[in-house]
Amino acid sequence: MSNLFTDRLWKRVEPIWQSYLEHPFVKGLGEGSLDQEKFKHWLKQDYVYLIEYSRLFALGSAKAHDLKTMRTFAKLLHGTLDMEMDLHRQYASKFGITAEELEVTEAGATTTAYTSYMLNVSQRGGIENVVASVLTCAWSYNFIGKELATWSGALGHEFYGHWVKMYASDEFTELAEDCKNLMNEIASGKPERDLEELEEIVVKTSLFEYMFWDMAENKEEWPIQLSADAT
Ligand SMILES: Cc1ncc(CN)c(N)n1
Repeated sequence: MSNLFTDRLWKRVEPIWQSYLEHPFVKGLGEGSLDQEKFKHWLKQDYVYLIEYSRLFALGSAKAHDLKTMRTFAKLLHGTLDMEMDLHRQYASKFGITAEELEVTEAGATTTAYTSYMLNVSQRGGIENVVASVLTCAWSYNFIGKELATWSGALGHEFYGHWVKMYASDEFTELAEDCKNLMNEIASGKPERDLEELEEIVVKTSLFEYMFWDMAENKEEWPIQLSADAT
């Protein structure tokens, strides 16, 4: 029997992650039927989500105890800013949105809650909290990408195929594996009480992921819109 911490985590989060595949937004991506306005909403919110998420890698590097771990966080930071977010910039250009416009998107309620949660637990804990916070993001999108890649027509879809290809790619899989390996290394030898706390972070971020899909599906906005001169 494997005693990898990520196998234990998988047992806990699998039902939540399976529900992503039933979510109308994710199903629409895989079936190619997703409303492009909903996708545009996801794209803009995800861009600012990824900017905050990238800060976690910088924080992980600052909290690391050795150069090998610092390098892994630097690789994850580069992979997010320059590989994953390139996908967003390419899609944005199809919508006539520039990278500068993407960058100044106002984070919505779910984006703010999710990134604030990760930054908060990471700042108040050690490197293990940073790794537990970033894990779901990389691993669950890789899980979704690989699953959707098996759906008929998903990889070849003229608009969403690029999304599926990127999240199922060897490059993105390597980033997800880096996060899983870090988690297993850090969890090894930790007492049960600490492992339960890390598990809790992974479950919470998995629930936030579901909320993020909902946010995009519903094109969530703040409940009251303030005009620039009213603030
Ligand atoms: C909300 C969210 N979660 C995960 C990922 C994959 N890095 C993402 N782009 N956005």
